[in-house]
Amino acid sequence: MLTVNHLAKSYDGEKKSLTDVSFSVRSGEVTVIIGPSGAGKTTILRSINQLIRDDEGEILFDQIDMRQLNRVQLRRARSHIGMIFQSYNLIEPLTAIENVLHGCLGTKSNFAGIFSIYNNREKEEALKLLQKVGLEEFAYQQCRNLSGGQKQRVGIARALMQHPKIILCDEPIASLDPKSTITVMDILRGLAVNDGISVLINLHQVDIAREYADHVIGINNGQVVFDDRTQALSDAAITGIYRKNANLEGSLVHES
Ligand SMILES: Nc1ncnc2c1ncn2[C@@H]1O[C@H](COP(=O)(O)OP(=O)(O)OP(=O)(O)O)[C@@H](O)[C@H]1O
Repeated sequence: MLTVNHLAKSYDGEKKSLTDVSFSVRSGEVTVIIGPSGAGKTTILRSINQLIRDDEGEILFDQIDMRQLNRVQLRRARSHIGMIFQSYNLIEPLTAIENVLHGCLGTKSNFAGIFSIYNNREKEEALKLLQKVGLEEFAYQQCRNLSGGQKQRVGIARALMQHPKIILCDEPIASLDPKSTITVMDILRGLAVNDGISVLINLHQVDIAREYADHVIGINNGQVVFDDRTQALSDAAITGIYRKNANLEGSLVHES
């Protein structure tokens, strides 16, 4: 459902942040990207929905190359791609349900969007999604009064409001305590297993990747150095992914 081919990116025109990155994400699976700080994980994720424009390569989302789309086509394609951020990216003074409703802005006219005009069906759906993530009783609370874990669950409900085919999660648990981490990861895994949504997650926590991923991509220094099912993520493979200049010393890429 998502295939990245030969993706390359340089922010300054000199140093390459990504060099020839290729991998695929399967439908209804949790795919986790791990790798050292600065390896290029966020750059990959933000390239997929073209929040940053990459220099070379192909990003095939349902067979359509995201890099070739015009502004209108890109907006339409993005409406099927949910995004979850480490810092939640909620509008803190608004209520949980108002934030969730913002998930369907991509499908609205500019007028309806600017004036936040939502119909009853959308409001009912937003409430159902808050129920799905266990937050119905917080629907009318301002997000600034919610805990980090609760905020992230609002972020997930907002992404679901888009009816996404894939959800991209950039370090979704980096700011959370262990209990909230489990809650959020269980929800994300449930979306893949029960709802058939593909979930692509950047993570620093290898133990969580091992527990929740179906497939793992290891990135080091802008290159894919591991690409295999989670069962193949041995201690040696992890050491390889995190070693300095792994890609210069020999790749550990396993194509399954
Ligand atoms: N806006 C930017 N301008 C210039 N260089 C950037 C920019 N964003 C990222 N980089 C560089 O690109 C490389 C990859 O960064 P990226 O944030 O994608 O890595 P990461 O694996 O997500 O790191 P972390 O795990 O610390 O979030 C790094 O060398 C980083 O310094």
